Amino acid sequence: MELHHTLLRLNHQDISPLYPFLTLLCLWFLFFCWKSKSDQSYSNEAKTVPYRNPFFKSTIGFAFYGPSFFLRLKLFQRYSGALRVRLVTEDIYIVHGPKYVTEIFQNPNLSVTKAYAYALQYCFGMHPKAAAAYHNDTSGSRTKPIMGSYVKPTGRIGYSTHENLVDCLLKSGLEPTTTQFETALFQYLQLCNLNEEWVYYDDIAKFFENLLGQAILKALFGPLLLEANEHFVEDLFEYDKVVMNLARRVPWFINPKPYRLRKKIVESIKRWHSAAKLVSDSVTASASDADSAWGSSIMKDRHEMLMNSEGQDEDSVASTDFGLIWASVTNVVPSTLTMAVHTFSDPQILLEVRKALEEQSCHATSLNMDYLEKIPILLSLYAETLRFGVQIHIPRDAPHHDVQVGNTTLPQTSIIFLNTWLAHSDDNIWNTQNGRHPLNTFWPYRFLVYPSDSSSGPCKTASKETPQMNETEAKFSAEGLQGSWIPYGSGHHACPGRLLAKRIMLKSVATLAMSYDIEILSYEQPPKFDSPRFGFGVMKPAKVTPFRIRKRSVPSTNSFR
Ligand code: HEM
Repeated sequence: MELHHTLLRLNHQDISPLYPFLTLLCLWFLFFCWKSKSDQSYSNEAKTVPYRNPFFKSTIGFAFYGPSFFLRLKLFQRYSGALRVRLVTEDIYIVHGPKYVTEIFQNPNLSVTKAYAYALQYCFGMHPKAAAAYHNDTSGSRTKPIMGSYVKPTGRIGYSTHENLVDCLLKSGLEPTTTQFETALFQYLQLCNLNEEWVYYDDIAKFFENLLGQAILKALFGPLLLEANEHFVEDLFEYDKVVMNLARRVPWFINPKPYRLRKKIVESIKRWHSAAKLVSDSVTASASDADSAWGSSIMKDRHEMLMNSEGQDEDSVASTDFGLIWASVTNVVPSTLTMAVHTFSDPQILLEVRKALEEQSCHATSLNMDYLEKIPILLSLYAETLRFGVQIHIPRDAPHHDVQVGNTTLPQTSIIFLNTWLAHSDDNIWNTQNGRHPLNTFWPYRFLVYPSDSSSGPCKTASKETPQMNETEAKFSAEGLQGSWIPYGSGHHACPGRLLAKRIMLKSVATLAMSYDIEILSYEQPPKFDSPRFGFGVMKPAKVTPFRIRKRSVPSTNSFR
């Protein structure tokens, strides 16, 4: 009995210092149980993606392991609708399924300005004071402000920049930019000094980045940007490799490289602005010289408009242009590369493309889009390239209204993401011909409908048109893919560069196929592709891929240059 009391006393003394800790642990446990319960409380709240770590929640998976996190999401009750993903800083909602994705794209109460504010600040180095102009603009980018917003007309920076981009890239700027791109592409190809002897290169990605990167930047922003900054293209693609660290907000003292590159590029853009201003302000400069110093009159207007916008200055306008420059190059270049690699690594496809190009272009003097758009295999390669490779989180925010997604309600101020990979790999929608062409592989014929083959076409459920008599040839089709093929987003905020991107991809691959031979010198044909920037861009070859190139020895009579 004595011994028992001694033991009790001893135990009591031993653990007494732990009391406060144990009490805290119990309280924390009770709070956690209550929180988890409240996460799933009402039936019209979106389900929460389960997580184990109560502090980080889903942050690590979402931000650092995108491909596996989204694969898990896809398997999570094979959902269609909205899921809540809890992050350290905020909750976000991922909306999936063609019906709901289409509804989000068409919802006039949603905006993208908040997402751009984050991107401008964290990725493109805009000072928080200037980024506040974007954060505060809750009026959306349509002519009519979102109902419930009371932003002064001068504060509508989202609307002004959107209108300018539409003019520059989709309306009056499209034709001249396309012509400038074509001219620059041929100039840079000439500079490669290619002839009928094979020339060997170490890295096909670098070759495309230099060739197309320069051609696109010159076409859009004029020659001064590159002239004032010798290594601009190299820096831009180097930055692109590390941009995810900025988006993840990894502090500079842990990883200084992205911050260093960001600063360098902003300085380069400011140098271009100064050089362009010098030309514009010069009394002897003609109007066309002034325009070409900026790339075009619309780019020049853009600069003036941004400089006169609330809270903006030379630094912040350089960051805004950095965003546009990055968007204009870093998706379309690797996409063109993906399309070219899949064309050149399959002899049958290359033969079909060349034959079709020769047939279509027999009366053409240049790469006319009307001709290229009539070539089903080229269009199918283009569409499959974007289905296969584009892995972007398309953002929306709901500044003034709740958003209904099926029977769930996303509360006002929610941040919503639509993920292109989820849409492009939905096996309820896409045709895989009973698994023979899985969605993680590139199938060049996926978008072709053959009248004699009822199992052809991109979509499982699309009603196949009854073939016309004597109709034997394949047709390109994207029927039934609304909300499922979304590489450029859709609706009012859809990528304003989409028409230019299509022209760049079709014209570049057609030019190479007509006038050059390319051999990919990798063990795997085609090489493997990887997702280094899941959520932020497109797939790239997983490894450095050597190749060789030469002018075609018997140039076709229709070879373009
Ligand atoms: C394969 C190439 C490309 C892909 C996959 C792509 C994809 C996208 C996507 C998904 C968005 C968001 C759309 C939305 O919110 O609904 C976007 C926005 C944007 N893209 Fe592209 N893009 C490409 C090429 C280009 C090019 C060539 C340019 C410029 C010349 C460009 C300029 C932009 C700009 C400026 C925005 C933001 C638009 C805004 O402020 O509202 N993109 N792009």
